[in-house]
Amino acid sequence: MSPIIEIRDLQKTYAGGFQALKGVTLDIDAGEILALLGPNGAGKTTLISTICGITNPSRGTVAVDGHDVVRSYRQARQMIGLVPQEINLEPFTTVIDTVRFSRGLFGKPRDDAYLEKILRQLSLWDKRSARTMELSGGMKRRVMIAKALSHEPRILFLDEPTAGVDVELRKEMWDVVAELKAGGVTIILTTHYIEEAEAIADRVGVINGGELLLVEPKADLMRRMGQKHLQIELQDTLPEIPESLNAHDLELDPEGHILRYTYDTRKERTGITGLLTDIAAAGLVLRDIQTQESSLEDIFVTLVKENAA
Ligand SMILES: Nc1ncnc2c1ncn2[C@@H]1O[C@H](COP(=O)(O)OP(=O)(O)OP(=O)(O)O)[C@@H](O)[C@H]1O
Repeated sequence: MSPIIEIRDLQKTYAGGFQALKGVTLDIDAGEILALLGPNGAGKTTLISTICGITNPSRGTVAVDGHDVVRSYRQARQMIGLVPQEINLEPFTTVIDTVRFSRGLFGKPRDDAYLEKILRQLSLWDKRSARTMELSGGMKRRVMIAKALSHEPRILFLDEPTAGVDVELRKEMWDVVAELKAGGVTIILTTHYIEEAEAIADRVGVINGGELLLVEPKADLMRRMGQKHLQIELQDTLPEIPESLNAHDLELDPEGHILRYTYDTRKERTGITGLLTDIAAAGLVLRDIQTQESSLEDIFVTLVKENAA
């Protein structure tokens, strides 16, 4: 896949002197869902606003499908749909007029067949003649997405799409995002919720203090997350792992009295019982046993703490 967005050493210092972005470099591939995870004030909204050309960078560049977001603002912006954090809809305007108006703002000719397609995709077609004030919170959020898609962008930014919404609505949004991806849209979303990133992202970026601390495919993070370690402290030191224990995934520490066993918590069998039986059969005496696990949450907390130090 080729990158549709190329971000190079992006820095942003606000007028008051606060540096909200400290040199972010990132490629975003066409068709992927990237979740940007980070605590309050991390710089997520600043990053999105700068990519969308709403905020000017202090240093560095962003290119959207090859168009520089500052020098070729119109071409770059045309490719992007942005759903901001706050719902801002005209209460007395109907759903269909809301999206028609948004499309018009981008100078696109009227295309009711396209608008019907997106309203159907977002389960809003039946509500097209309702005034936005008559809609539920979930529907209003979907109208915000329809607005953002009205000019046929290839990239959609969702700034905290599920902040403060209940579990059911959150799942509904996740389904909407999955469907948009299936339709070929590249999606970048910001979130505070680790489980949201786990549920829908192809890649996860962790941002804190204006820096991108990590960007990794979610599958890799999940793999790390599903792994647990069993640390077995032995009474006596061992020169090497006994042959009778070769069937187990074991490591011996250099001092020879801690065996480390790695297993996958998502598998039906952890293999621990068999391991302990074999250890006893090998005549080894245990002093202590501990388990350690690394979750996305742990990785996140550690990274954020290290960054704050
Ligand atoms: N216009 C501005 N002028 C000065 N400082 C700003 C401005 N906008 C944002 N900031 C500061 O930049 C930092 C990053 O803000 P930003 O909104 O990008 O964070 P965020 O990760 O989106 O946070 P949240 O999750 O709370 O929305 C914050 O410390 C914020 O106070």
